[in-house]
Amino acid sequence: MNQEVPIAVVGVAGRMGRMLVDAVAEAEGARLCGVTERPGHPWVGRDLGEALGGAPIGVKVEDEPLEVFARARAVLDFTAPVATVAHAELAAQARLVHVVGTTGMAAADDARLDAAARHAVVVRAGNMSLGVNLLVELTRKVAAALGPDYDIEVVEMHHRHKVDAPSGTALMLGEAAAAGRGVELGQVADRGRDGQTGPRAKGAIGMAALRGGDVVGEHDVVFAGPGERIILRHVATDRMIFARGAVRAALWGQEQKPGLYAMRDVLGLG
Ligand SMILES: NC(=O)C1=CN([C@@H]2O[C@H](COP(=O)(O)OP(=O)(O)OC[C@H]3O[C@@H](n4cnc5c(N)ncnc54)[C@H](OP(=O)(O)O)[C@@H]3O)[C@@H](O)[C@H]2O)C=CC1
Ligand SMILES: O=C(O)C1=N[C@H](C(=O)O)C[C@H](O)C1
Repeated sequence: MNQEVPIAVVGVAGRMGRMLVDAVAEAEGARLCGVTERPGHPWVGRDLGEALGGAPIGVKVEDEPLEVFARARAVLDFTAPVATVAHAELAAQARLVHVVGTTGMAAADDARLDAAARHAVVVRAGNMSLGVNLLVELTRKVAAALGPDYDIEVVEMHHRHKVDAPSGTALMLGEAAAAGRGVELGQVADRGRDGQTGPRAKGAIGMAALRGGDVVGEHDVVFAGPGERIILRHVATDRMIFARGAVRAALWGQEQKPGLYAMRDVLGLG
């Protein structure tokens, strides 16, 4: 009997979708059982291998997630908020592990993911790499150690195609910095300064987003104090770091009870 966990990839034509297919293929204990794209996408109905410009691999690109989910035990979802909330309901019905990398979700979308997590395992993170999740822990500790004399700024840069800002990672880092200080990010975030801003508010956590070229993802957390600056930095050079994290989460989730989990749970970071 085949013991490999059957995994579905939604949004397979996307920058991350293609990486996720490779990450499933290289992972021990996992196999690709189906892929989807948005209805009307030119890849729908084609063999995935041929759509990718290679030889056929016997996996057809589909546009009915429910049919694909029926064959799966986990789904990897790096698509768009409207698609991800729809997938969450279907994945919960099918009791699949839903690994959500999609960023730019609104509060109403968060509530729908929370509802789905009452019935199924949902692993959600704005960044699935080991390095960023370690940086999140470091940020919380440094923010707690330094206190309010050090101004915190989170600066991120991504490729020109990214549609949401600040990045999911920047929000994770901002939340960690706020948690280190015992406050909520929503109460102290200073996003998108422009014009006559006045001096910096004490205790603010600044967030700035740069967009351009093919930058995979770069994040700095700057602690600017009297006479010195500490800068914690993560530079992603290959999207496979996110894809491998997602597959790891899908396999880890097979043994968990329904609920909403983060990558720090998967990675055992506490
Ligand atoms: N958590 C993490 O570690 C990471 C998260 N991300 C996040 O992942 C998301 C995707 O990023 P990226 O791959 O660069 O974006 P892309 O736009 O390249 O990929 C998204 C894909 O999803 C497809 N899609 C949209 N709606 C549906 C649907 N209903 N069913 C199936 N497929 C659909 C899109 O098709 P179409 O283009 O035709 O609309 C597209 O092919 C973003 O939110 C990004 O921030 C990215 C990297 C790492
Ligand atoms: O859209 C991207 O590309 C990325 N999105 C995630 C984010 O919003 O932080 C993760 C990574 O930085 C790449």
